[in-house]
Amino acid sequence: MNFALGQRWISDTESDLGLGTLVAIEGRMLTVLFPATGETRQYAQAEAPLTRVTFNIGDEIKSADGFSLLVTAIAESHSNLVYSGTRTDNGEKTELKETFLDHFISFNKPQDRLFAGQIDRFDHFTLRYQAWQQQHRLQQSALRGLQGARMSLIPHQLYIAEEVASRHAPRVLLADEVGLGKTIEAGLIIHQQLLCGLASRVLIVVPESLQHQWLVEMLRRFNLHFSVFDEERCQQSQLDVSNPFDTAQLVLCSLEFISSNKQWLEQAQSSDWDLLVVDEAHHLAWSAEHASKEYRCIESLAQDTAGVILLTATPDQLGHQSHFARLRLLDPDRFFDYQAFVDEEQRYQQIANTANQLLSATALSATLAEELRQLISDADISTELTLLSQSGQTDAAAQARQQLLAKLLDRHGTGRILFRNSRASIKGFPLRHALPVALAMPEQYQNALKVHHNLNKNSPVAARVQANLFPEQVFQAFEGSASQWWQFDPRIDYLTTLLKQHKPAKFLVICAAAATALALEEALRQKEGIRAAVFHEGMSIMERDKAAAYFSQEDYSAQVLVCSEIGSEGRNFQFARHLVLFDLPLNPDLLEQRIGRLDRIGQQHDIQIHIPYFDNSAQQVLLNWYQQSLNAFAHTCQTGRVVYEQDAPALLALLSASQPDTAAEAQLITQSQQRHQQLQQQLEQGRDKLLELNSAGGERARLLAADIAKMDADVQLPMFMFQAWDLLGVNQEDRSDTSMVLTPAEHLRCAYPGLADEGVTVTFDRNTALAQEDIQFLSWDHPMVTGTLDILLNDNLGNTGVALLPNKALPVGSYFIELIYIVEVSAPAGLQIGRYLPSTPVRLLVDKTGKDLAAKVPFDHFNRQLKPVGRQTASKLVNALQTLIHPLLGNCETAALQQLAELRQAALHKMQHSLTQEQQRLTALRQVNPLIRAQEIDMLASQQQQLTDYIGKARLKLDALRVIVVSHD
Ligand SMILES: Nc1ncnc2c1ncn2[C@@H]1O[C@H](COP(=O)(O)OP(=O)(O)OP(=O)(O)O)[C@@H](O)[C@H]1O
Repeated sequence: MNFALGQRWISDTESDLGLGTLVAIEGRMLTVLFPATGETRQYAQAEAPLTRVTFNIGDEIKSADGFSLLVTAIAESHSNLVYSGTRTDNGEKTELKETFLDHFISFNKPQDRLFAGQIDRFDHFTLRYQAWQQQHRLQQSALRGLQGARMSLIPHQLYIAEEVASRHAPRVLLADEVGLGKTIEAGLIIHQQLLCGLASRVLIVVPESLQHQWLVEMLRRFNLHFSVFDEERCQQSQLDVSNPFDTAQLVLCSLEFISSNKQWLEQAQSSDWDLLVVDEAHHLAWSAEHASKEYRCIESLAQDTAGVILLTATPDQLGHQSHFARLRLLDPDRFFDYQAFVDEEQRYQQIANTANQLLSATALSATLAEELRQLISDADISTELTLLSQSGQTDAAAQARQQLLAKLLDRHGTGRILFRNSRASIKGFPLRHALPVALAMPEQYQNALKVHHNLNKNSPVAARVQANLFPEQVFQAFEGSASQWWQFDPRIDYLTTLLKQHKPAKFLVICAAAATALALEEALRQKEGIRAAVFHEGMSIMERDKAAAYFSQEDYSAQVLVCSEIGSEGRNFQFARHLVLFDLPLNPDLLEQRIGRLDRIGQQHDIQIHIPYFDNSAQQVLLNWYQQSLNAFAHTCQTGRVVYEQDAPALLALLSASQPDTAAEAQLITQSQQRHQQLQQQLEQGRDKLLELNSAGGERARLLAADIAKMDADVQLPMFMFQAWDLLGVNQEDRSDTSMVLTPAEHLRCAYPGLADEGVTVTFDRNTALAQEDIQFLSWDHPMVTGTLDILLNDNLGNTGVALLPNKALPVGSYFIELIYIVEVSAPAGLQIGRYLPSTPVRLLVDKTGKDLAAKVPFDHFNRQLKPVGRQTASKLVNALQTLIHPLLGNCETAALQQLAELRQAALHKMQHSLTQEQQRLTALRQVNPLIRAQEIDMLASQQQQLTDYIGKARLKLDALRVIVVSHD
């Protein structure tokens, strides 16, 4: 290297020092001053890690005085460069000696970095290109947001999530039976909408008792950090901001909190949400005469929020009218007349019949073909019908059958708004065994009830039923605190014996009232020293969560959790298999909710339902009614609510009587049983059959699960991450065959997402992640992985390179340049432009004549033949070739622009084809299926317009540049 005073050099190892000036040459030593930072460095001449900064004709350079110069000529004076050109601010022609260049220079563009000697390691260049390829693939992937949840791949859940999450502003009711994973489905939808940019602000409203569980589920399954908003948090934030709800993107609050304070509700309403999610939506009671405050609260939020997801396992729990009203929350234009809705439900039977025939028929009858033609009158289905009638069981016939079914359901099902899966359709659930045990009613209760009946002959039926079902409450009311019912109630001995017999098996005990739960805990503790946790509405949320946690731990924990009714909703206790129904609720949906705590996905054993009851009492009548009429213990009972509504007068009369009436009871049981069977049949053939066909997703659902399983098994992600960790400075140490501990290395290059100083354990294996929740489950959706892509692509890292190509067939010293351009397009995230025009890497491999060989020589193949070179050699090679390479860059840009035009064209075509098709489909469907909202169709048209504009504005950026020199070594 020829050194001369005044020359400008940049440090290869400390480029953040800025541009240095050579200020002294003494013997073999050099002194360089870096004016930007005021630092000085001394180097031995022979091995100084310095690169001379030289510019080229056409470059725009900045002077220390602040003006910029467009270089038109370069001369040398006393070994210093003198740039001549035009000032960009005033157009004057001027000269700029290199000594007076801007000291704060930093090189971001790959060509500047390369020529300034900032040459990255070989593997960094490779990794950067791979990161772009992955990003390109991910932006188009339909599985984005679905793969990364810590969950088993359950097809019906994935199907619902995929179906709903890809919609703009989805408005749906998720009504799977208890414990089939509605929370997971909602989480998947939220996750996907957030990752794809379709939503950014989400408000979740849940019963207070489920707040913590939701918080934890969102975090551990989806890596979503929600903030809990309650009185305290809102009061606190209000000191700093006018609307506390504007201070977080993902908010979780309780229905009790938001519906009971007008100010918070109004503020929540005026904050801008993309998605509103409401769990246990059966709490939103409504009738033509009266809308509950909870209903009105959610109604006001739903009016101003584009996407609304309601969840309930028991949509009819507060009556069919309330169910209708909740659908009205989702689409008020469509659901305005209750009677019309009821009539429409009747029609589902005909559609379900046709769907069933279509599914089961081996050959297509003329009648069935005609029915299908009438039901799908707006579309031409002749091809499918011909295929079905000709081909028997071929693949083509199966496909035609599926297409016809999809068209039928699209037009006549409720699938766009309501999803319901049942245990019957999902299968694989454990059995439920009812174990009723008759006990003699103690005298104390008999006497208390006698007195109660005498005193309350004219009191309302409900009060007398209550007394008969809960004699302990009557007794306690008479006796006051002087005596405790649990001292003599035989259910206590029964319970303690049961617990001791099965020790250490976990037992969930559910009773209706908090007072009963407290008394039971006391009884267990005092009588037998049995550790029980209690859970009731009188406790704070934190206390309840502690109790649930105390019960769920394996060691040193409670064998029993005694819950009041509040514990029967939403909670996950499927690690237990014993349920004690200390009393029975009067509402069949509540009974199902209670059993649903154990009968949930994840339950590994058959469930034992222990039911102590008093012989010859109202309790026995209710038990018999549930068991013999509805079979509600052994199976989920879909009809319970309706049967109850119809037979309530007779049932309540029996339950409120002072004496049993076995004849009337037998009659009621037969009557309810017949109703149940009839309704069951109707549901199976009608509404529910359709819902099931709509909701479970059939073949599509299975394919989704299979595709994700394939992605899970793919080694691309681990390979990519291992390289990224090595490069960025993250140590990896195996913890087991499928997990490893990551820790920051000393040379960690940046703040790495999710990596604490003490380390973090990660796995790429879904099963490991499911079994060990303290381990992070890495997928392409995980923030650590997306964060790694961001770091690699937003930094300069790997955007320059020099390599040798050992190839004797080529003249030694000949060279190539490899350029990676990126197609950049900025558009609002909600448009998901990446589906059509993702950030596409455009690669050119150009020889010295400017000929592009990229199409013939793919990256991987070429890369494998290359050899890395040391930094100094690389720098020398670049210096030697700089003047030859520089002019080639302009030609390359022209070639890349040509490719950009083609990519734009292809993206436009893809977008228009897909959106026009969807628009046409929805427009045609809207003629026959009013569940399709006009806004959805308008939205597609507006999107198409916007996307056309944005695709037209796509541009190119040179992202990385590598020089390859042929060698014969
Ligand atoms: N795909 C899955 N992988 C692993 N666990 C799951 C999956 N789906 C559901 N679960 C577990 O099964 C239980 C029931 O799921 P979830 O709470 O989502 O059901 P739900 O339908 O909302 O129940 P409920 O009707 O009681 O509110 C939970 O413990 C949940 O974590």
